[in-house]
Amino acid sequence: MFRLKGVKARGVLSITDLTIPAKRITCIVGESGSGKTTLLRLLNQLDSPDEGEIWLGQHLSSEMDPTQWRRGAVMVPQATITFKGTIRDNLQIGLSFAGKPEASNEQLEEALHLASLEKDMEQNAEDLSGGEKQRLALARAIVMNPMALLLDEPTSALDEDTADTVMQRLTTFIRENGKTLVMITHSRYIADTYADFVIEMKNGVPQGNGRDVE
Ligand SMILES: Nc1ncnc2c1ncn2[C@@H]1O[C@H](COP(=O)(O)OP(=O)(O)OP(=O)(O)O)[C@@H](O)[C@H]1O
Repeated sequence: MFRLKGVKARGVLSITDLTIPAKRITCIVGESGSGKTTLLRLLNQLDSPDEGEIWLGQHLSSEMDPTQWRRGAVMVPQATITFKGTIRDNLQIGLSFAGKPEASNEQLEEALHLASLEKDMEQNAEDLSGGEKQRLALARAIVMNPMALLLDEPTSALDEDTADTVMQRLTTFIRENGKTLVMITHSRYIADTYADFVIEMKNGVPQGNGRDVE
């Protein structure tokens, strides 16, 4: 899905050759400041590498329009954004920004279910709690229906049980629909339970170029 070769970025990241597999669940782990978010931002073309090349499938990042790239790989940052309006407005706005047609009620309900946010869609989104807003941002990304989801600590604001429900539903959806998930997590439990491939970052370097989980 993604390949990074000879990549250096921001004086922190140094990646010789890393392949992030398609249609699998990849967890990026490692201590604070080890370069996890920097790596995820490169995968979303939010940053460009100072050196080296990044591919999304057959496409080279330096040769592909970032907007087009981001239709294939949608990122949910750690500090999520909530827009003015209802939950429904917040779910549709990503599609609207991308110039795509609105999603059906059924699609919105499925996205809310996957994110474990069973709320009235007409409710004002700004009244949601921090953890609910985090799940709303995840549901908005699901509604976009990209090939790959890039999630920066998607369960950081959730209690353990809710985090587990979200991960169970999300990973089932990813596997059943042949999608790719790349997510940063500080939870060893989540990485051990859900990942097919783990990238452990240390001082900006992916240890052993990632490893398959048995
Ligand atoms: N825009 C930037 N310019 C320069 N240095 C940056 C920039 N953004 C991040 N860094 C530095 O790069 C290093 C890696 O940051 P990054 O956010 O990728 O770490 P992380 O592993 O995601 O950390 P955390 O788990 O705390 O979120 C840090 O030392 C950080 O200070």
